[in-house]
Amino acid sequence: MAKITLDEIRQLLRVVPDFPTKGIQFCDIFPLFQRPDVIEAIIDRLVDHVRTQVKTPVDVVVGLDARGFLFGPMLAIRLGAAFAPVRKQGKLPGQTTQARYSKEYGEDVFEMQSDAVQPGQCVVIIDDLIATGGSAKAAEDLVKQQGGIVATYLFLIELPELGGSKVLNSPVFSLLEF
Ligand SMILES: O=P(O)(O)OC[C@H]1O[C@H](OP(=O)(O)OP(=O)(O)O)[C@H](O)[C@@H]1O
Ligand SMILES: Nc1ncnc2[nH]cnc12
Repeated sequence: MAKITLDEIRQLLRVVPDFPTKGIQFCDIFPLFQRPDVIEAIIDRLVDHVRTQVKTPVDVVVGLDARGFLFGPMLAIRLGAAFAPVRKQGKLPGQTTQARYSKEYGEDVFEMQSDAVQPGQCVVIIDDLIATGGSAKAAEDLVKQQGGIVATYLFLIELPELGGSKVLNSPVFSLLEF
């Protein structure tokens, strides 16, 4: 069967004006999930990227609340790595580390369980989309507070005009620019 192209993936995305607040052009990824073959192709491409570009075995895939949870565990299974969630404040039991951040449409606090990443572990951070980079940078801060090393960031979509990848301190791989 022919490989699903990036253009085919892009054409399935849906732009919703003024969501969740006025002036935001919201990029809706859920139409992709009506196509299991497309999701599989996305995961294949992310796995290929990690296998070719990350030279040390990945210990932990860290996914960001909430849409990073849709891709993170699938990627972790394929890489033979653990999965750890970064969640919005108040959702994770036990001891957590925290980081406050701003994103394209607001402010929030992220948390990660304190034992989710061990010192020296190789970490991949994944999310559906990078806009300003505020969310991803907060996740990087949490991983670093626990002594982890961010090998790469993975995003399905990048909004390049918001400059998000410039605020991050490890290589960024985005499947699509939008
Ligand atoms: O680069 P930034 O400006 O930080 O924006 C990107 C973040 O915004 C969205 O999440 P959102 O906080 O809306 O949460 P959700 O996944 O629960 O909808 C998106 O899934 C990223 O996590
Ligand atoms: N424009 C956008 N569309 C979807 N998710 C987002 N997260 C931050 N900005 C976004």
